[in-house]
Amino acid sequence: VGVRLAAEGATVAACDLDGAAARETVRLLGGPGSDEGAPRGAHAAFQADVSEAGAVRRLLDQVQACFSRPPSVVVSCAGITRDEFLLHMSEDDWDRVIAVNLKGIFLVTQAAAQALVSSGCPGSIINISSIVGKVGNVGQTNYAASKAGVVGLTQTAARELGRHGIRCNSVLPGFIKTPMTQKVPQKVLDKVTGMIPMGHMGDPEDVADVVAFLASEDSGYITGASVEVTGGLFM
Ligand SMILES: CCCCCCCCCCCCC[C@@H](O)CC(=O)SCCNC(=O)CCNC(=O)[C@H](O)C(C)(C)COP(=O)(O)OP(=O)(O)OC[C@H]1O[C@@H](n2cnc3c(N)ncnc32)[C@H](O)[C@@H]1OP(=O)(O)O
Ligand SMILES: NC(=O)c1ccc[n+]([C@@H]2O[C@H](COP(=O)([O-])OP(=O)(O)OC[C@H]3O[C@@H](n4cnc5c(N)ncnc54)[C@H](O)[C@@H]3O)[C@@H](O)[C@H]2O)c1
Repeated sequence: VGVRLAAEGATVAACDLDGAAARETVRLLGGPGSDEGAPRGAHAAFQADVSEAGAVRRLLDQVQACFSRPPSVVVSCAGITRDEFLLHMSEDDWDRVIAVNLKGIFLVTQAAAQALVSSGCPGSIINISSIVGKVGNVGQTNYAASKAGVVGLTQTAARELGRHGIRCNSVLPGFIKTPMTQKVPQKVLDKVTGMIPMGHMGDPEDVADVVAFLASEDSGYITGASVEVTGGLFM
């Protein structure tokens, strides 16, 4: 997503729980700002745990200090899985997935919206849900609930923030080739790939293309939408 947005001319603030991963993203962007506190206007890397309110507040403060304005586009990608059948799922596995996938998006969306509204700037907030939030999935009561919550949160934010010129949309990817899906048992991967009308898993670039569209003025009259990027899976 960062690479695609930079290719569209964006100056990117990449943030991750894993600061080294964020700095690697910035290196991919070819920016000098591969360390926190990068020169003004360069791409910059930040580290934060999005499930922590204080960390998110500090992140938005750091980004505004670095770029002299709130972010005009905010893409919440952070997410985890702790898959287990409902009958055996631990409270901790439930709590952690909800904390990162849903509360994390609440905290980032709220902090970004507060910064944009107080500065009178328009913006586009894009939250990454999942097709699992629409149809559920065996072994993912926690994850499915978190992703369904992302859609409801984003639709409500769209209703409240439209008057401020801030659009809020959800993207619902299907099976995409990333480290997250590498943990899925092969027999499940084989099963689901056969169910995808386009016959193959998607690539991160397929999601990034839709994010770039929702970030741009080409989607200027779209808010509250849920855009599925699934190869037709569960259409
Ligand atoms: C008829 C097949 C339909 C397959 C539909 C799959 C839909 C998946 C769509 C997801 C797209 C978006 C995903 C995206 O948001 C990113 C992710 O979330 S990636 C992670 C997705 N996670 C899963 O799909 C869960 C995978 N399953 C597991 O991790 C394990 O099975 C676990 C739940 C931890 C249980 O492990 P355990 O070792 O106790 O059991 P088994 O792995 O041996 O499984 C027992 C039987 O259950 C079947 N199974 C497991 N998961 C799924 C599943 N997601 N869908 C359907 N069936 C599943 C597994 O095949 C075994 O069946 P059998 O006994 O007949 O071999
Ligand atoms: N891969 C798929 O098939 C798929 C499908 C649908 C939705 N998604 C969603 O897409 C998003 C990106 O996932 P991915 O597939 O790239 O997985 P990934 O595991 O490769 O990336 C997730 C990133 O989130 C970061 N992260 C985890 N916890 C964090 C926290 N508390 N604070 C800040 N960062 C944190 C991780 O360090 C990692 O870099 C996730 O929200 C995921 O749920 C993925």
